[in-house]
Amino acid sequence: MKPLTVNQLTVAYQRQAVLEDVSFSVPEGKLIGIIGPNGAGKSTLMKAILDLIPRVKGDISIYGKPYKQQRHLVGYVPQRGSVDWDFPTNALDVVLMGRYGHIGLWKRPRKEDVAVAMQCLEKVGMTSYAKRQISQLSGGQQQRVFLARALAQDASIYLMDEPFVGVDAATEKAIIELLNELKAKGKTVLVVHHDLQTVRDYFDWVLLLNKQVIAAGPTEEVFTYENLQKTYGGKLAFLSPQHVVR
Ligand SMILES: Nc1ncnc2c1ncn2[C@@H]1O[C@H](COP(=O)(O)OP(=O)(O)OP(=O)(O)O)[C@@H](O)[C@H]1O
Repeated sequence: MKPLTVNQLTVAYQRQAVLEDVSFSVPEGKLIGIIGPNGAGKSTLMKAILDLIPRVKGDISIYGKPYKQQRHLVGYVPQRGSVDWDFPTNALDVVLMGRYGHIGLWKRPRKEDVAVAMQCLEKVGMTSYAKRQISQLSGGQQQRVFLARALAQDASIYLMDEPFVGVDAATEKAIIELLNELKAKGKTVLVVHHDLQTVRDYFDWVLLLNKQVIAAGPTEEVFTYENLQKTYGGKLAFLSPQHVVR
């Protein structure tokens, strides 16, 4: 069964459709890039999958069932700008939030949950910041903490909204290694991504989106100059030939 199937999804804000008749399903155990220009509806698609916004029409299923029944299978790393960083909490507590599905909302975390959370912080190189207020971390460090939270959840599908924005080259490398580790464990990872030059290196599979699905499939079949032109219209920035499939 497919990890994620989206069928004829239409989403509108104030009656203006921002996603129109979007249908695709993704294979299991792949790194999947969601690619498209600003305003294409990429974040909206993630929010619709997470049931955070109403749909005009369409169905979405996670391993064959609605999100409501499968939320424990889905990990989400939000876009950094969308989070209220003044919320008074430290890095460890943020990561422990990823364990709520395991702990139960009203119970105190067990020792083993704290141990898992610490291991996840270690994986992203943030152990020494565990007790630091989240508002007192740099942007890239906050991003790492959110990745650790998703890891702590031990989900089957991960949705990540631009995890590489504002991080330095070392952090980008650390994140991509982590994504590859998740993939090696059979997890499915969907990543909203803007840097067209790294798409072929990073992703096995891509969804090209601009309000509608322009193309979806294995990167080496779908990530062509022609499809990119359809996706970006005249706004396609210069791309060297080695970065696209000919
Ligand atoms: N809460 C909202 N109310 C009204 N319009 C919205 C809202 N959120 C997003 N939109 C509009 O919906 C469209 C899609 O936005 P979305 O954030 O999904 O695009 P995106 O592909 O993620 O863009 P970006 O690459 O800039 O992050 C845009 O035209 C945006 O202005």
